[in-house]
Amino acid sequence: MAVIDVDLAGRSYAVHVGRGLLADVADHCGALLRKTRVPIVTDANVAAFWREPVEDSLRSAGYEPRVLVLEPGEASKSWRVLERVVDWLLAEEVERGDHVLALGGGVIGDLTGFAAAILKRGCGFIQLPTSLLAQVDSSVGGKTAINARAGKNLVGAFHQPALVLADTGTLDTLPDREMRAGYAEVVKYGVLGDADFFAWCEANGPRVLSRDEDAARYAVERSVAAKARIVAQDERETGGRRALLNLGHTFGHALEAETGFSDRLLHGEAVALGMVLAARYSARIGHLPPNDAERVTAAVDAAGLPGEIAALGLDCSGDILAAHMLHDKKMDAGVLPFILLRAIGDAFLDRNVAIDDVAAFLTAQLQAH
Ligand SMILES: O=C(O)C(=O)C[C@@H](O)[C@H](O)[C@H](O)COP(=O)(O)O
Repeated sequence: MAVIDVDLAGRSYAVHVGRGLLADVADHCGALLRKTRVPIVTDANVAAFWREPVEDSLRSAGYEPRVLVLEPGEASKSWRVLERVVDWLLAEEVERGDHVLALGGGVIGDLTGFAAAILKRGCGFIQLPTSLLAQVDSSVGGKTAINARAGKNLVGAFHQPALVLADTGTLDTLPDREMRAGYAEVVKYGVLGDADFFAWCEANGPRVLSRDEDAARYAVERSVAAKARIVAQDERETGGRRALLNLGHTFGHALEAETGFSDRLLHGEAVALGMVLAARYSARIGHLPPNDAERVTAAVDAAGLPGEIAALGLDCSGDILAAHMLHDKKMDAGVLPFILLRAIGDAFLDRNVAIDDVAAFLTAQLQAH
């Protein structure tokens, strides 16, 4: 097992990465559990495989697990489901000093983390991420949120978990499409700041996607280490550094909004498309050699991820996608900064992008091929 620390002044926490962690959850979390009752939020898909080992571990250590099982899918990141989670935590008499366990992928982690952030003005929570996307990205760094009608993650809080247990054994039961979607966030770390890791992904992507044990663990560890470094430098995305983790997300969130946050386009798939668009747009305005944009597209294609927005069959224009982007949380005094590329491994924040030009670029992309 590897342990990676997220180093925050006075509030550091550990991310454990390894196989079999959930079966020993009581040992790993024990120091944080003050009461016999342990509240766990999960979804029906995850519960089918992972509820039992977690409950068994807790019961055999003398705890009494209490489980709330939600509908799987992005639609659960809503006011309605948030209210349900909060009411349930109140009924379970969760106190500020307690820790709620979030057992699942990005939706469960974001939603449960946000519920924990607002319950009695903040209680503790532990991330037990079971998807590749949650292990390499959303469980680390404390961004918690639900979606609003106006867009993705627009209501939320920075609320750090007390511990993250990334059990790579859970990837065995992850559907292939979810595995590919999570892999988009792995490739993202290479594209934004680590050309060597990008080259590693080009060579080893198929091993990760086929769940080769060493390759998958290495991908998770290296991704978590990259994220932990950036979060430690800029916890609340105020210094320009953490925003780089948002590479592909401004385009991606617009596509998610346009497809109604549905299974038509998973978050990781939207990020893959968004990375391709960010790379192509960077090349269009002369920041990035076109060959590098082609490498990003090729890496996305090779993983079986969507790389062409024309193929989505959207009935909209670039202006409509650009309008979605104006809800982005990075908006600053009416200006939307874009994360663009100078090279693979060298992302930067460009505050001088003309949104009309982005809209024209997107209209052309929607009609391409
Ligand atoms: O942790 C971050 O910072 C990120 O931007 C990572 C993203 O991959 C992640 O999807 C995040 O939740 C998106 O954040 P948002 O601020 O664009 O909602």
